[in-house]
Amino acid sequence: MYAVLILEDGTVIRGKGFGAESEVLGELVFNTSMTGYVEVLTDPSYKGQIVTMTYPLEGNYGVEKEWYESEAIHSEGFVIKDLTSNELDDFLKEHSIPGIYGVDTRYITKKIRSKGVLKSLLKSSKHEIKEEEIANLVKKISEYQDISEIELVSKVSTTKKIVHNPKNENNTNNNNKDAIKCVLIDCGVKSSIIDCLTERNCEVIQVPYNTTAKEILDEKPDFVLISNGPGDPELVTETIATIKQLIGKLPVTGICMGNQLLTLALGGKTYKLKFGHRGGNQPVKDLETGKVYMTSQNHGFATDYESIPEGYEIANINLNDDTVEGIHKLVVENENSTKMPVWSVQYHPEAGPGPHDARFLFDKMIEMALKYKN
Ligand SMILES: NC(=O)CC[C@H](N)C(=O)O
Repeated sequence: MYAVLILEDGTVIRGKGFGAESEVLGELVFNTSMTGYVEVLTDPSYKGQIVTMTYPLEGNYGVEKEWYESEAIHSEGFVIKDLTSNELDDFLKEHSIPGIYGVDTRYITKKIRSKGVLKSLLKSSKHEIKEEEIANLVKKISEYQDISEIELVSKVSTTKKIVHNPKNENNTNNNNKDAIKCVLIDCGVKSSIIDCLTERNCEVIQVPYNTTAKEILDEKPDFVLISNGPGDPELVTETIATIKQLIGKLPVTGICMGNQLLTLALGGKTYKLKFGHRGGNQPVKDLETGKVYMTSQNHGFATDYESIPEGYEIANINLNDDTVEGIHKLVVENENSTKMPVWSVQYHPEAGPGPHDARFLFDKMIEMALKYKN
């Protein structure tokens, strides 16, 4: 199959097509993970984006359902150097996603690093894509909206409540009877986040992104976790309004988009990074302990350092560029003078894919919920 990748700046890159025969638009981003193409493709946070991998061989170890981070591929298209298995080709076909291979992904990555993320078009076709057609495709890119103008969370969040029962095998410090209950606000959650909680004997009530604070409190959870999700956090106004009402009433935590939504709910600001952090080797420093973790990341927006609300602290920073990787306030007083913590991280403690260095954060969440239970 033929394929072409066209960038916003007019660069035309021809290669071979795989996956579905299709034409897609999206924000072109790069991911530096050496493994994990299945997890990356099925991570709902990649909705609206075409992903290129810096690692040159993709498909080496096939495709297994147990690695899926959700039911579907959410990335709009896939750009790789070498395609090394039919399974990856079939996987993209099955989900109607186009791919291009045989292209210089190092060149593409350097371009994104110098120019920032770029709107792009990926077209795969059984027929040769003629020179005359290119101008028309470039025009489609210029007419396509910026990711900050596209509301994506409603497209990937659950539309109904889902209950995930705790699993007992790794039961640590409480029994099934009084398992910790978490309401998970689903902005496009990865399944490994749910697994990290249920494996720790936590009951997870997954609710749509636009669930009201009252509906959440009626579930009588021990804590709330706001999930990861695609696009610009400023567009997720309903969730921001809900979070504002939850702070101080129970412990509130967040991961990635959850960190950004918490920042906005607290009156802070977020901004778009030039080319984002996507990969499995992002060094993060915990400012409380001085420890450094290798983390898994996938984000294009970040908390503005200067805008951290009064009383809140930066909990983590990224050692590559000093950006904020987490905020916290360990006690927030509510009207009954009960003190409830708020904390969130910009990185992905669940990994999926990536190093498990920060998985202990889920233990910390459960410990915190136990401490504040009742
Ligand atoms: N993984 C996420 O939750 C990503 C959050 C947000 N969409 C960003 O790109 O920054």
